[in-house]
Amino acid sequence: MRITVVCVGKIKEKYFTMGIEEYSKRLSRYCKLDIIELPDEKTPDNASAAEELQIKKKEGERILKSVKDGAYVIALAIEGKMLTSEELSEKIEALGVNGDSHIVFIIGGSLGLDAEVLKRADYKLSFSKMTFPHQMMRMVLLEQVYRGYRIMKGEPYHK
Ligand SMILES: C[S@@+](CC[C@H](N)C(=O)[O-])C[C@H]1O[C@@H](n2cnc3c(N)ncnc32)[C@H](O)[C@@H]1O
Repeated sequence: MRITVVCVGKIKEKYFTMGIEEYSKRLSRYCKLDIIELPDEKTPDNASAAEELQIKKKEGERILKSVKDGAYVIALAIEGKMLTSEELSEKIEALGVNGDSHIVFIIGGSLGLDAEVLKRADYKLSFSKMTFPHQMMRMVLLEQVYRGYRIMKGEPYHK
């Protein structure tokens, strides 16, 4: 199975880089993982609502360009559906029934995801009603996908 994580904005903190690298390495045993990091748009401190929409639109266009036709798209969105780790594991397993399946997870930038990206998404996944920074979200997502594979394979993993 191919898993692609499309994300907006760089990882600036070394501790996130280390966590992302560690879970990417662990995940490479189970799937072909690619991380596509797209540039974010500068947001002026006093940006108006219209300017913010424009920024999200530009970032959204970049995101959609990097999503291949036929991929199953899971957008990370606060207002999406919450799953247990076991349920996410089952979802990944079910999507993997076709050997060459491709899941694309999308993480937005600091302003979130454009409506067109949410429209393209096959599923909107929430990690809680709280807002997490995009850098942290990337690491948490990779950990949960890794956990999902461990659950699927019946392999031990600390609770
Ligand atoms: C800093 S957040 C954006 C916050 C923005 N105000 C919003 O409502 O989306 C950056 C990205 O991280 C992801 N994210 C943050 N918290 C999340 C959560 N609780 N569940 C799912 N995704 C989350 C989303 O993809 C979001 O676009």
